[in-house]
Formats: sequence, C-alpha cells, structure tokens
Amino acid sequence: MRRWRGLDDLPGGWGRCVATIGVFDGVHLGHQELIHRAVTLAEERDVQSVLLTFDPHPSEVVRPGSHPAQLTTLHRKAELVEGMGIDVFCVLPFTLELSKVPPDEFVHEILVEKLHIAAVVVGENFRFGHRAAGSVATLTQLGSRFGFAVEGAKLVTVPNHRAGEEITFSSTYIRACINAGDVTAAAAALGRPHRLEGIVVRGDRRGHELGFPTANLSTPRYAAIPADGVYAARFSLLNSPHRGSLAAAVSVGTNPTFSGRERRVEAFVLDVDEDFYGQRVAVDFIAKLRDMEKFPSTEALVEEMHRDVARTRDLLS
Ligand SMILES: Cc1cc2nc3c(=O)[nH]c(=O)nc-3n(C[C@H](O)[C@H](O)[C@H](O)COP(=O)(O)O)c2cc1C
Ligand SMILES: Nc1ncnc2c1ncn2[C@@H]1O[C@H](COP(=O)(O)OP(=O)(O)O)[C@@H](O)[C@H]1O
Repeated sequence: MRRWRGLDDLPGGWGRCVATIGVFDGVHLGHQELIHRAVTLAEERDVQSVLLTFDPHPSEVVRPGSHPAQLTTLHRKAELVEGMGIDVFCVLPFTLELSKVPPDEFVHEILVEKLHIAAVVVGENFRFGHRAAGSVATLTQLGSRFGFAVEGAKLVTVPNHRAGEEITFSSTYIRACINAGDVTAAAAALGRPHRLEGIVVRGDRRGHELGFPTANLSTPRYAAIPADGVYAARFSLLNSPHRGSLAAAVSVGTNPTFSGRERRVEAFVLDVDEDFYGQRVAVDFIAKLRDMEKFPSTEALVEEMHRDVARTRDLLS
C-alpha cells in the first residue's frame, strides 16, 4: 500500500481509480464494508483503490476545541486499512481553506482532475464540502456530469434486543460505548477490541510494593480512554511483535485509594517480570471487570487485585 500526504505525490501516468472517502475513525464494521466494496469495484475495473481520509479531524479545524475522542490514530488507521487490500492510503491535510471548498469544486478538482475517479463508494449518510452541503445525491449528479459511478452503501446495523430497535454502527456510537466502559459493545462494532497505544512511563513506584507492578501508558492526546474501572485486556509490545499478546489486568482511573489526581491507564501483565519503561505498547480492551473503587486499606485493594487477576485469567484463557 502506498501512503500519500496531499495530492502532490501522484505518480505520472496515474490512471483511473475507485475511491472511498471519509474520516474512518475506528475503521469499524461499517467502514470495513465500504472499504471491501471499494477494493472489489477496483479489482473488477482493474484500477487502483484509494482511501481518501483527512487529518487533523475536520471538527477540530471547523470548531477548535471540538476534537472528538479518537478511536484510531492515523498510523493505526493506515495499518488496519493496509490489511484490507487498499492500494493507496491518501491523507488530505484538513485546513480551514479546504473546509470552505463547495461540494462541486471538491469533486471537480480533487476527485476528477487529480484522482481520475471511475467510481466512489461512501456511506448513505455521507456529507462533504462547505457546510456539509454535499450528499450522495450531489455526488450522483456530479457523477453523471463528469462520468463516474457512485455507490451510497447502506449503513451496517444490528438489532438491539434490549431497546427493541436497531443500532447503527458509527464512530460516535463506539465512542459512547467506550466512554461508558462498555468495551464489549465497542468490540462488537469495531470487529476487534478497542486498542490504546502508548509509551510506558514512570508512575509512583507503588506497584512493585503492592506486588503488582503496572506499566503506565502515556496515551495520544485525543485517545478514547474507557471509563474509569478495571478491565481484562491483551497487552502487546509493538516493537516485539513476535512475542504475541499477553494477558493483563488494566486499571483506568486516578487511584482513589491513594487519593491520586492524575487519570492513568496502567497494565499489570500476568506472569512476567520485565522492564517495560520506554517501550511502545498496545492494550486491547476485552471486558470490564468492575468499577474503580476507593478502598479503606492497601490490603483490601491488594485482595481485590488478586481477584481481578484471577478473573482476567479465566476470561482470557
Ligand atoms: C488490576 C488492578 C486493579 C486496580 N484497582 C484499583 C482500585 O480499585 N482502586 C484504586 O485506587 N487503585 C486501583 N488500582 C491502581 C493501583 O492503585 C495502582 O496500580 C498502584 O497505586 C500503583 O501505581 P504506580 O504504577 O503509579 O506505582 C488497580 C490496579 C490494577 C493493576
Ligand atoms: N508484570 C508486569 N507488568 C507490568 N509492569 C511490569 C511487570 N513486571 C515488571 N514491570 C515493570 O515495572 C514497572 C512498574 O512498576 P511500578 O512499581 O508500578 O512503577 P511505576 O509506578 O513507575 O509504574 C513497569 O513499567 C515495568 O517496567
């Protein structure tokens, strides 16, 4: 897969392509449908498939301070997309100027003149261009003018038996699940567990004293961090992929037992004794075990941590 930033690196002799466009935060099951469809159409037409995405998040550019919690970093997004057979991962730097481009100009200048699109695949609720004025209907009109096909794919939904209605998978829905600590529902919509990546940094050095050393993660600025609580998770060392993933009991919160202030993500990795400082690691959240609690004593906390570890072992074995 080739990775472009902007459209200045288009190779000479660039032919036609099938594109799919969006922020694709999370690369969830709905996004995956669009990506598969774009890859299939490109294969049928024997042209390149392009995923066109934006960075930074358009909301932050249009309304500074409104950056939504991020499900996947740009790096992770590219990694996930690469596994799905896309030929070109193209990131358009999102600027105020780009946000003001009207829909027809965006289509003509970027999709037609630069990318030479033969077909474009988007979700049926796709909006684009200044003030989100463009829709699938706009694209379809412009497609017949400029000669490209448009597919507005139906959104992926699942029945929600409890509420007696359908849930539409979306980045917003998944952010809400994570924010509520429902990492199981998030995983069902993502098609894999929610992942936090970070560098292991120093904490208060208390973990060793408790008998549970914890790798404290420094996470990316906008990362979607699950609600405070204790989770069963899988822990991987990103620079040592051959080690596979290790079971971990993860705490998210301020360590209220010790009247901590800073919100932390800390992983106790089962069955290893190893220095992780400075390593780039990933935590995949599998299930929530319980809420974060303020214990009356260190002993009471340690007793509960033993139970957390036993439950993690049961769940992940
Ligand atoms: C499985 C697990 C469960 C935890 N549960 C709680 C908890 O309920 N309440 C709390 O105050 N701290 C909890 N912690 C966090 C510990 O207080 C924290 O790991 C300890 O203070 C060590 O901090 P340090 O890494 O900064 O040295 C938990 C940690 C782990 C690994
Ligand atoms: N099983 C383990 N799980 C997590 N970290 C471990 C483990 N064994 C050793 N460590 C090391 O111990 C460090 C955590 O020890 P801890 O006393 O909690 O210190 P800190 O407060 O700096 O996090 C980790 O960053 C890692 O380098």
